[in-house]
Amino acid sequence: MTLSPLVRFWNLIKPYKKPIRLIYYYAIISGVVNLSLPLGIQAIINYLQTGELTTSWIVLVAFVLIGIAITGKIQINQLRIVEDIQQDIFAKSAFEFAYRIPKIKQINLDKVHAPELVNRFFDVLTIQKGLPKILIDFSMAAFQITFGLILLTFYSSYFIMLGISLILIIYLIFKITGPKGLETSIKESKYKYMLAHWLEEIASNTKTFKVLNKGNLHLEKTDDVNLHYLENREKHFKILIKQFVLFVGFKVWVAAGLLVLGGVLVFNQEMNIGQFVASEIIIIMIINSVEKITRIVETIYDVLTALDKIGHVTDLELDQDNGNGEFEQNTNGVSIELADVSFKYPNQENYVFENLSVKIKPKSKVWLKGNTGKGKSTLLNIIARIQTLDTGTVLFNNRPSEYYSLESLHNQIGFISPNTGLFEGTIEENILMNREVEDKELNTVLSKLFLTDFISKQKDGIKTKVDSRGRRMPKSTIQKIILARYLVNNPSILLLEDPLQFIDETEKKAIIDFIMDEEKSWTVIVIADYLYWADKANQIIKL
Ligand SMILES: Nc1ncnc2c1ncn2[C@@H]1O[C@H](COP(=O)(O)OP(=O)(O)OP(=O)(O)O)[C@@H](O)[C@H]1O
Repeated sequence: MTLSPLVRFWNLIKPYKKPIRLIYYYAIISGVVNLSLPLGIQAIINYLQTGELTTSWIVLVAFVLIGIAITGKIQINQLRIVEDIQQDIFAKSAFEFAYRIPKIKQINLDKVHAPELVNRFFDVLTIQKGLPKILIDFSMAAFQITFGLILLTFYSSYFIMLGISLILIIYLIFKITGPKGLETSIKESKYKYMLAHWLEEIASNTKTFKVLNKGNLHLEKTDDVNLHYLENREKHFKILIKQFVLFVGFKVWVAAGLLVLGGVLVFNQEMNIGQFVASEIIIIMIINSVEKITRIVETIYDVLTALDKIGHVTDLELDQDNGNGEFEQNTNGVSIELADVSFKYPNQENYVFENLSVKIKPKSKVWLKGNTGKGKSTLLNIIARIQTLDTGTVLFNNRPSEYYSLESLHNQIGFISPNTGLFEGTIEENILMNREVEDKELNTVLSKLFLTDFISKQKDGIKTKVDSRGRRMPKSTIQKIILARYLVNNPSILLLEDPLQFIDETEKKAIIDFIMDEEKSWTVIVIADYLYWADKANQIIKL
């Protein structure tokens, strides 16, 4: 279920009810204190008209100045509170993204380019920037209008009518143009993300576009998305302008109404000059506040749109994990059984496999083969519980996979697909992934994978930094480091797809000997064209 942006905004600020209440209290105080300016000036004029410089006059001036200082102090307090909320939202969002992204259901991740999802994180900054305007400026302006109108009614009951019409018109402008404004803002933002995504596509294929740039495909596609963006931006801008025009027209009307009314009241001697000046100051304050609200409207659209965009990530369903069973390391090995397994990708008509049943004994070393598209990779994903099954069961040691907690199961599975890569960090981080591994264990694995030499030659040894995806590293070394990641904790199951294709023959054979050693307790299922894997396997499964 997708939530409306307004509900999302409510959910965002719900945890900050207390501090926000404080901001409103401050806005109320500020709204009241702000009125000391017109009231003080009214009294000052009245004193000046008497032509005397009295201590009361000095007190009044002081009163007005103190009022200004107090509102300043209140604004500082409000800024502090909103700053704390902003910092909190940023940190929480960072963790929300980091926690959720690896847990998003694979079926949802298949539909998108995961790194592109992260672009939405930048909308946290839009929310951050928008909050002070919405929480402080908007509330201050709203209270200012309310108190100003209340005060005006003391000068004349005619002002009441003007006040009511003012609030009614603001409400109507929002009611009529608001939903359209939000809709166009969301559409505009959709193309903004598309554009960023396309630029990222160019960036991740620089060599292709560098060499094959004659057709200018990169520019044409940019132009195409850009056009859509600009079209929708224009539509959104038109709504903003429409709102602005409505506000300006309404401002002129209110100003004229109030000024004329004020003038008439003075002529009819229902108001003195001091009251007239004071009411005009209040009117100017109200008009300024209305203007402020007009300008904040764009920020409101931006923040609501940002929440909608972030919702695209936070709404994605996460992996289910209802199992409590602990999948323990087992030196006797783990048996794997597929019982009547059927699986179909949601957007495909045909089943990848139907009623597939396979038994694999503990410690088996399996070579998985089959023509392209037969579902070899899919099967590994299903066994690793990365994809969820439609029907049938995967059993480990005769217990359904779901019996085990996902964390304990994954901790015992070494899973390598052609997409497995290195991330920016040290070699050590890439291998250990924060797990406790004894040095002896680590060194054995590094030596079995012919990594010891490479690491010792690096200036910072195992602490040497690796680029994202191991950009500047030999492909064979990348594969070795990835393999080390999944071997150091001696897992019970190894599910491997093309783990060694870049490694040279001698080393490759030695590593295969190590992985496929029948004495090793792990159960291995491997997909690879290199036939030495098949020679070493004790079971072959053909799809
Ligand atoms: N995420 C996905 N969404 C939809 N269909 C998919 C997805 N992944 C794979 N498929 C389709 O499912 C079928 C099985 O794909 P899979 O990659 O498992 O086969 P494979 O035997 O490993 O193929 P290859 O040897 O070419 O890698 C193919 O028809 C493929 O197009």
